[in-house]
Amino acid sequence: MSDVNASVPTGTRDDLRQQIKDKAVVHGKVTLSSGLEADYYVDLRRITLDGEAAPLVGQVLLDLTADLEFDAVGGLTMGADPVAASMLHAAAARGRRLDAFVVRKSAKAHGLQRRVEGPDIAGRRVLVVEDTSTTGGSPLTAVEAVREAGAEVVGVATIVDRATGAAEKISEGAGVPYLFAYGKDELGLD
Ligand SMILES: O=P(O)(O)OC[C@H]1O[C@H](OP(=O)(O)OP(=O)(O)O)[C@H](O)[C@@H]1O
Ligand SMILES: O=C(O)c1cc(=O)[nH]c(=O)[nH]1
Repeated sequence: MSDVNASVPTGTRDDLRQQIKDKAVVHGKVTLSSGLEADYYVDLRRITLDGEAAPLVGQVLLDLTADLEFDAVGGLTMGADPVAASMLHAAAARGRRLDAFVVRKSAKAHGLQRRVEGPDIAGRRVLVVEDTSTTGGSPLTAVEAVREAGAEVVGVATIVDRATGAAEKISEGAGVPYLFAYGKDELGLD
């Protein structure tokens, strides 16, 4: 049997936290997806598309979600896309088969006109992922789309939670567990 929960090298979680602090946290006035102003932005694309940090993302999120049963992972494009891909590769390295999917912001108008791209997820247990959560609106949209595609959502997982209401919105709106790898206090953003 494959060892799906093989432990990651010591320090991987701390290494990713440091990478996020060094590369993704940008201080300055920004407008968030909620429309509210904030004093910092966490640009996780600078992590999930970074050759050194991205491989750590898959390992940390696989460990974070080790108690959930799922065989496909994905979320709303584009923040979620490299998160799902990193998890797929980290799972493969552990001898575990994990598919990925991409939820389009709207269904494609030509071709097969799909909203959820990738291997079919109908009838499967899936994890919805995200890079950062502010309102939780993006993962909620993804949850609705994958349910419409016939999948069972077992949870929502994100790399960084900004403590701005996503946890409550997802628990109440989707009725599934919401997990995050790092809170803002752990990133020195309190
Ligand atoms: O919790 P929420 O309120 O949904 O906010 C967080 C979302 O905002 C960012 O994406 P953005 O909406 O900027 O779009 P993008 O992924 O296309 O860059 C980020 O990648 C999350 O997806
Ligand atoms: O609210 C957002 O749009 C948002 C906040 C943040 O810190 N990072 C991000 O990618 N999006």
